[in-house]
Amino acid sequence: MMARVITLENVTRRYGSFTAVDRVSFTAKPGLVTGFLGPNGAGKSTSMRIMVGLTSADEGRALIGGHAYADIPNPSRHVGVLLDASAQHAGRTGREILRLSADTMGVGKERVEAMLALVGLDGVEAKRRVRNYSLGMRQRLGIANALLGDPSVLVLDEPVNGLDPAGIHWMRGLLRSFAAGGGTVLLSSHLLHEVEMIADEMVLIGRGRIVAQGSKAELLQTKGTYVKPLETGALAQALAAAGIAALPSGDGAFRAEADPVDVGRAAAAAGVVLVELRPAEGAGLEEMFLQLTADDAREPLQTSAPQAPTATPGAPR
Ligand SMILES: Nc1ncnc2c1ncn2[C@@H]1O[C@H](COP(=O)(O)OP(=O)(O)OP(=O)(O)O)[C@@H](O)[C@H]1O
Repeated sequence: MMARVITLENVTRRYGSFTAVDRVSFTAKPGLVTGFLGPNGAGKSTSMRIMVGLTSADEGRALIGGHAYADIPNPSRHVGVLLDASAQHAGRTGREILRLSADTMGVGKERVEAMLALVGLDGVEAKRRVRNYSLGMRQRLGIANALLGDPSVLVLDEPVNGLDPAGIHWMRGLLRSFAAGGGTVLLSSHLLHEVEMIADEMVLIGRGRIVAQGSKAELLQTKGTYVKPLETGALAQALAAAGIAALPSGDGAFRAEADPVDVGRAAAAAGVVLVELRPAEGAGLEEMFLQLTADDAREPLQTSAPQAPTATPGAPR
């Protein structure tokens, strides 16, 4: 039985002068659901395509169970892949698509029926052409296809896209039980709360770079300070002068990377009046993510923006 860890080591992919994936390293371990989170265009799909050998890396390598995907014999029996749920053959029915896959993998017809039932596409849906499926139904079919070969690893690009809340809940149960059975799950999303609901571990990517990784608990916990001044600019200066990193937290407030005492001292030293000062609540991940998203919405020429945090709490190295 092959070990089931997904490992990326310094994976880099360029398109011309643009670096879509920049020295990305992380692991996704058996028994856990790992969420690969980042705004649109962050490099999630490119990284996942590299993992399953559909795109080549310019540098670094991606291994599954210690092997490059391309070197795994009959890979669908080990690694279930869902990359683009809309790419399935529109003119065929759900059942036909799975039967074709099953033939390629050497899997029996019973498994097709079992997977259709598992994803709730048995009955009339199995006989409908995929062009008439909703996005949620395509995702379910894509999951059925990924599970068809009874793999021990799942690589799923935006599997929750298009699912309604009940669908997300269902997906969560499915992926959690897969992981509980010792499987490895890596799923990408650009929606923080969806990943938060499903994943145990999170890897945050922005502009091709990993900006944070760790367990959900580690990433959600913040050790910083929420501080709201009377005058935003004055506090920003006071914190900068004291060498305390801070991110805007909306409404003129900041989340500062220091204890409340030190933030209070820095403000007092500069004569800045505070209207609120308290330990930050578990919004660190959310702020990091908003920051990433905001960075991407920004004009590339603007350089005075605060940098996205590069902390990697709980990172293995
Ligand atoms: N074949 C390609 N040629 C040129 N640029 C590409 C190619 N594939 C991806 N890119 C660029 O690489 C960057 C990362 O794209 P990627 O699809 O990996 O992001 P993503 O995180 O999956 O985003 P989304 O959430 O929108 O799917 C984007 O800027 C994209 O335009």
